[in-house]
Amino acid sequence: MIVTVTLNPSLDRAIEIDHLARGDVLRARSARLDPGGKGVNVSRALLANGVASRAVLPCGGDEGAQLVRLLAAEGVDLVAVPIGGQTRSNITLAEPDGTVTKVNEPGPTLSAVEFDAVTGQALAAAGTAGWVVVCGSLPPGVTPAAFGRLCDRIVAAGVRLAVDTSGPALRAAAEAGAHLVKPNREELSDVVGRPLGSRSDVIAAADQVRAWGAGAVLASLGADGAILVTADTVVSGTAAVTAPRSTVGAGDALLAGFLAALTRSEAAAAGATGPTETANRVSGPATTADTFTAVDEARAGGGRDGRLRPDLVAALAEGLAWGAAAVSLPGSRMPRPDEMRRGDVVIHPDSDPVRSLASQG
Ligand SMILES: O=P(O)(O)OC[C@@]1(O)O[C@H](CO)[C@@H](O)[C@@H]1O
Repeated sequence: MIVTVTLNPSLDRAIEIDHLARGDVLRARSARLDPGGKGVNVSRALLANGVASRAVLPCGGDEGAQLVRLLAAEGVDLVAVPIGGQTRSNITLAEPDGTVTKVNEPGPTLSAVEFDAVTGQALAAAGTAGWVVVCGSLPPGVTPAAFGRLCDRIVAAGVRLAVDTSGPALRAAAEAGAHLVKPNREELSDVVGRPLGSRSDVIAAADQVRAWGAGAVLASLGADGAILVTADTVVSGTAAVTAPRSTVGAGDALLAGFLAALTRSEAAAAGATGPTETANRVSGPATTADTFTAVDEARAGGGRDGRLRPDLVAALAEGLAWGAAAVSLPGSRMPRPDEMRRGDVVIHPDSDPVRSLASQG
């Protein structure tokens, strides 16, 4: 079971237009409404691929009720915490060449009582989880310090924590000892305070975030794929997308695919010894135990070579396949198994650190 927590979920309205012209009346080619928010998308992607997941999220107002209806219709296992404010709506404008313009509302203010209620539900759900995945922006009312305390409590509960957020909240998650953080290039650049023009820049930034306390960094790099940096491993890969439609949710699909594959390989390694959840329990933050199991063999080899960790290579490849499939789909629709093109994934176990990044963000 993978539990997701989305503090600022959304209704995602995706509108396909011919060309974004400021100040004009634009006629849409099509429109769709998806349940949204990064953790929500991770749960949706896992569900679409037969991986057990439970989504914890605050919901309020008519939009919140609609979000719950949409998620229930998809069959998402949901813990909706009622709040006084109104769940936000986010808008995506997608052009035929794959260019996406996104407008995200700030979201409703979460009171301290409401934040405590979400925290309580997250910790209750964490009791049966292999991972808790906390994703997305902080809603008004939740400070990075409060977010850090949520992360502390999840780590202290002995469950592995993955976080996809940005700015001071990302740093707080790392300092809490999150086992995995998944920034995109812009978020990683922002949190370390310098531009990232090459793979070595990304790896150095990831190591800085690891030095703050995170166990591993999975940096998503858009068209440049992704790089996974752990204590023992640096491995990167790409997945070609021939007809991009919407990048919205691609990072969420990447994270979901990565965790799904890791969970699967751990379950296989555990064999008949017991449920994955039991095998996944950890005794402390990422600073005291490496993020993932079975690192000793890699350590003995010295250096940081992705080939030494076939489980992580496989997880990165799976994440890249899910992320690329999401880019080929409209709006924030999450890919199904028949939509993955695993043959398009290329893994570079010996990451070429000085190679420049081709894409801008
Ligand atoms: O405003 P945040 O929380 O950073 O991001 C929210 C969001 O853009 O992220 C998802 C895609 O990753 C969308 O479903 C959603 O609209």
